[in-house]
Amino acid sequence: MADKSKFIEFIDEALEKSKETALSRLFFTYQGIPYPVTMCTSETFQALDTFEARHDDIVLASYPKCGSNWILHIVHELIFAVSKKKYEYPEFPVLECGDSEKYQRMKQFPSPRILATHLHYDKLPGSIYKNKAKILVIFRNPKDTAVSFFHFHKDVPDIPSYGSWDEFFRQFMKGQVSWGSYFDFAINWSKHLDDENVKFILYEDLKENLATEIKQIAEFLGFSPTEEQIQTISVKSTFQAMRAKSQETHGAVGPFLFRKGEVGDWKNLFSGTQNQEMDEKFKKSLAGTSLGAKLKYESYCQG
Ligand SMILES: Nc1ncnc2c1ncn2[C@@H]1O[C@H](COP(=O)(O)OS(=O)(=O)O)[C@@H](OP(=O)(O)O)[C@H]1O
Repeated sequence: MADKSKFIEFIDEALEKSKETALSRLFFTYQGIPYPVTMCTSETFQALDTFEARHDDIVLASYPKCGSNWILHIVHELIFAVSKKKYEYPEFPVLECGDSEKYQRMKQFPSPRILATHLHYDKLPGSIYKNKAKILVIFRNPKDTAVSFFHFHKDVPDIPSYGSWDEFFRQFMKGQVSWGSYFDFAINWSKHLDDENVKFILYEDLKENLATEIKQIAEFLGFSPTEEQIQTISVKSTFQAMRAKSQETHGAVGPFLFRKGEVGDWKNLFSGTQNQEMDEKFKKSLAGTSLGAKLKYESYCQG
């Protein structure tokens, strides 16, 4: 990847802060949603309201652990393939993370700017919709998402762990984890998946057919890579390829972030009761919605 020093610098700083932060003090609440004090501040959220999006910004929206670093890498590779310019990371790419001055600095960045975010639809600055930036919304089945999230806390030495999987599961179901509830995030976005500048992407589809999905992402963004370029990007975007480079791209946290990259890992942790609880939650909140169908819950979360 491009010079990611800012990227790694930000992650390392957050890890340093995490060392001194107990789980009970990890979160602060802003407009009803918990965020980690190690990555977000209320000053930055206030400043975010003034952020002016551009028509050619590329927004990558996802709940944590649904594959945002994967899409970030793919979009970066597509930009490189079509423009021969390496995408630079002058700021940590998650829009809501960092100091409150970052939006001023971002005014100077060349287009296209890539803006990753875990914010719910209604928490993003209105200029993203007003100026019709292109938005890729990435989803992953909620059971694997929860398992990935649990492991991230458990495995990264400097991030506070939950006492047990059962404890994490309880908090996840209540939405008392970083960036709040998966289900609220999904319900919020579900009404906007057919909006003009929005493209829905499913983690499990990427796993199943990476080259086809990359091609569709390129089309949506208005890029025209060759077949050969698509194949090259596919090879560079497999889990194995990205994990092998993860220390270089993401620093010390890399190998923990690129942990397993599989579909169905939830079967190793979910108890029968937890399965039932999540199946019921899914049924109540998303079954019957178009997003509910798009997530292919029966294929990936049952049986
Ligand atoms: N190329 C590729 N193929 C398959 N899976 C991949 C890939 N890249 C990232 N991942 C998996 O995505 C999970 C991390 O998600 P995010 O990048 O969204 O994490 S974060 O919220 O930004 O911290 C995390 O999932 P788990 O392995 O299940 O923990 C990563 O391994």
